[in-house]
Amino acid sequence: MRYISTRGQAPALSFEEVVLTGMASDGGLYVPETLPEFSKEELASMAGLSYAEIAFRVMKPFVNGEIDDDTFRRLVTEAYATFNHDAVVPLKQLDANHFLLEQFHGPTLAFKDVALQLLGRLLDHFLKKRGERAVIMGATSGDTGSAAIEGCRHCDNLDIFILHPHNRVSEVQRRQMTSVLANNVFNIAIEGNFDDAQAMVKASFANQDFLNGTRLVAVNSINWARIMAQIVYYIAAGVALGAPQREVSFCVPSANFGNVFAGYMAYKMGLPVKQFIIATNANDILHRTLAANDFSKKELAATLAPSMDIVVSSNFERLLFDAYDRDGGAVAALLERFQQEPTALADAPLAKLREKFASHSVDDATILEVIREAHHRTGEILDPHTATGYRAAERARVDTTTPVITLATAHPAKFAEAVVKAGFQGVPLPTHMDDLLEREERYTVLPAELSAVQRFVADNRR
Ligand SMILES: Cc1ncc(COP(=O)(O)O)c(C=O)c1O
Ligand SMILES: N[C@@H](CCOP(=O)(O)O)C(=O)O
Repeated sequence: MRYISTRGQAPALSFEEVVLTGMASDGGLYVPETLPEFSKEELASMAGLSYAEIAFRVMKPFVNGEIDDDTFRRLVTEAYATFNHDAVVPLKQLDANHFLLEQFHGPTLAFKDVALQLLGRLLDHFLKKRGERAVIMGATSGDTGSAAIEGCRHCDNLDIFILHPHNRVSEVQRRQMTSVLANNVFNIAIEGNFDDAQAMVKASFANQDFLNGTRLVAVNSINWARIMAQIVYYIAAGVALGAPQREVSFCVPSANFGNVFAGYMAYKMGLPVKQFIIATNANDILHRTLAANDFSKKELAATLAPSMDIVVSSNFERLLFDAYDRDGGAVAALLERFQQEPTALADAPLAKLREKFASHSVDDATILEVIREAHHRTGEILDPHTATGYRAAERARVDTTTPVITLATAHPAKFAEAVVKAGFQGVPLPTHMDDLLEREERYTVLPAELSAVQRFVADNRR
């Protein structure tokens, strides 16, 4: 299997190369040239297997023999042994046909752990094999950062630089990153928003001269391995609820679009999915695009679901590539226009997207209302991101007979502000984080200027 760019101009890469890269040299994102497909029998045979075994079977075709089976199985098994639930991402039934997929049982309490526990191990494996070192630059609106640090900090061949928007992540999120005092971990608080941070990371991939030849690696979902590992839980959840004999729908709190895009990949690989519902907070570009063909930037708003405070959504590009029948030139032209002015999708690709995707946007007042309502109905305290999904699943599902699985993307203890504003006392952190609020922190505040950030990275990498 080879990986090609969504903009059609960059060289195709192997799995190892794609894991060790970030963006494609033409500014696009890598996707598999062809997707593996699972037969009904293969899907049915996954029901009842351990999460690690399903993960091994789903990801093996992407790895393409570049890691031997025993080693890959070991990396996968070790990655998922770090979760504190046997099912890794357990399903919880809320009512007759609405389920939560709890994605917060990993070390940092958000869905990012699922992919980053594996990505850290893959990077370590490939870098050791090559005898190379690398620099990681990642942008976070709160969750990717700590999951990346937790997944990669034990790799001595990696220096990790994580950019978060200053004062725009929750206290728990910030401390999860900044209290890791390892000598290969650097947290940068950017005086700007997530889009500024992500733009600087992407610009650093586009021109890596500041690193004088050291390899730059991505931990954000621009890295294909992030998407690959996220495909697994869609298949695991689907077969647990009766796929391939019955269809399921998924409702996904969305922003950078890596999570729901992984679900779409699972569908293209054979999982029968009736509908994907995209839930957004007030930063509603994905909803505006699908509902009103308004593909335009609006000022980024700070909301009670801060991890979804994103306007420029990276992985939407991967979906556009598919919707535009893999015409890299058309995707490049559309995205260049999008950076300059309000734009719209062409009719045919939009119609194609609307066949499978629906969307709903949820403002802050509604997030609080949903947290209270869901607690009243189900006894669960939802985190504010999951709350957007809970409401969107109810409002945007095409029918109530197909089971809908809402992805519970984070643990409510990470978002005390929303939980307390909704009228609850707060949710305790798990015991391994008991003393998080007392731990020493270390981070550097920098202006949202590329040269300042690149100088910091160049000066501090080991
Ligand atoms: C808790 C949480 N929910 C939802 C999202 C949105 O996921 P995605 O960016 O993959 O669309 C994020 C981060 O992006 C997140 O951290
Ligand atoms: N919500 C994310 C933003 C970055 O998304 P990614 O999936 O591309 O890493 C975060 O919490 O950092």
